[in-house]
Amino acid sequence: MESKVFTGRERKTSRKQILEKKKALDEIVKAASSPDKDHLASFPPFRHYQRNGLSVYLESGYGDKLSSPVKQYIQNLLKANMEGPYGSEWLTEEKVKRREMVAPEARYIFVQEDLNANRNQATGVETERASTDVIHGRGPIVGFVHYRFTVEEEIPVLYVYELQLEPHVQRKGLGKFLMQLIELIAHKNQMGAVVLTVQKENLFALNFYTSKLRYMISTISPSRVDPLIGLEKSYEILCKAFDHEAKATLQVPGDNP
Ligand SMILES: CC(=O)SCCNC(=O)CCNC(=O)[C@H](O)C(C)(C)COP(=O)(O)OP(=O)(O)OC[C@H]1O[C@@H](n2cnc3c(N)ncnc32)[C@H](O)[C@@H]1OP(=O)(O)O
Repeated sequence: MESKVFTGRERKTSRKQILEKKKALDEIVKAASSPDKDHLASFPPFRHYQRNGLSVYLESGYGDKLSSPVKQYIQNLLKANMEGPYGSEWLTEEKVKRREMVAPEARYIFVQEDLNANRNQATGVETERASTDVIHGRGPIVGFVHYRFTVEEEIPVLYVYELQLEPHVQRKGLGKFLMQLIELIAHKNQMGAVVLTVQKENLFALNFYTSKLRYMISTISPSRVDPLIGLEKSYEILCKAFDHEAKATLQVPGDNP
């Protein structure tokens, strides 16, 4: 095969192109992550979810502006929901999640119960509830999404770090509703895909993302990078790509529905 020899000028051009692409990607991520941006503001119909006996409000949050009760709430819910799927890895993971929780780039959507509509409903998790006045005076938080804008394989992506709901609000369509909103936020902010990590032990979540929401195991998931490494790892990286470049980069050809 003939190999191409680059001239000095061609090498310079290609380096310039790489730097320009990196700069453009950084700008897209920076614009999406701007602290002045309330992502929920673009989607008023998603402020309130009222279905299947559930009535909740959504509010935006920021990793570096969480109050102490909200931080404690997040840690308690993570432990209640995730200690099982993580098994022996939990102690290490809990520390990682505690750090991730407060990063300035961490964005949140909090789900707050509508107290009037949900009065007398039993709660599922024994958590120290974040007080009602923590976020604009509505009812207690019953779940949250933690997401960020970042770059994977030169594709700007919205990475869902956590989607966590208390047991009593699970399986009522809320998870699907939140992920629909996340996809809209990703799209509106010029992301090429939504990416997330799921523990293999977490069968309901795996099924929820792959069967219900049509997420695919990504090319960046250990099992796709190298099947042997994949066997050693306890998680898969899933994605849903929106445009051609993101599909070609992050999704395995032939896996596409
Ligand atoms: C990136 C990550 O965060 S991975 C970790 C994910 N989080 C967790 O595992 C924490 C614990 N679990 C949860 O918080 C939630 O259950 C989630 C986020 C996994 C899913 O959210 P939910 O609100 O429970 O799911 P939702 O009600 O939207 O259900 C979606 C589908 O599951 C199915 N489903 C609903 N109820 C049931 C049930 N009782 N049994 C089996 N499947 C059900 C439905 O078919 C539904 O699809 P449909 O709308 O087409 O009918």
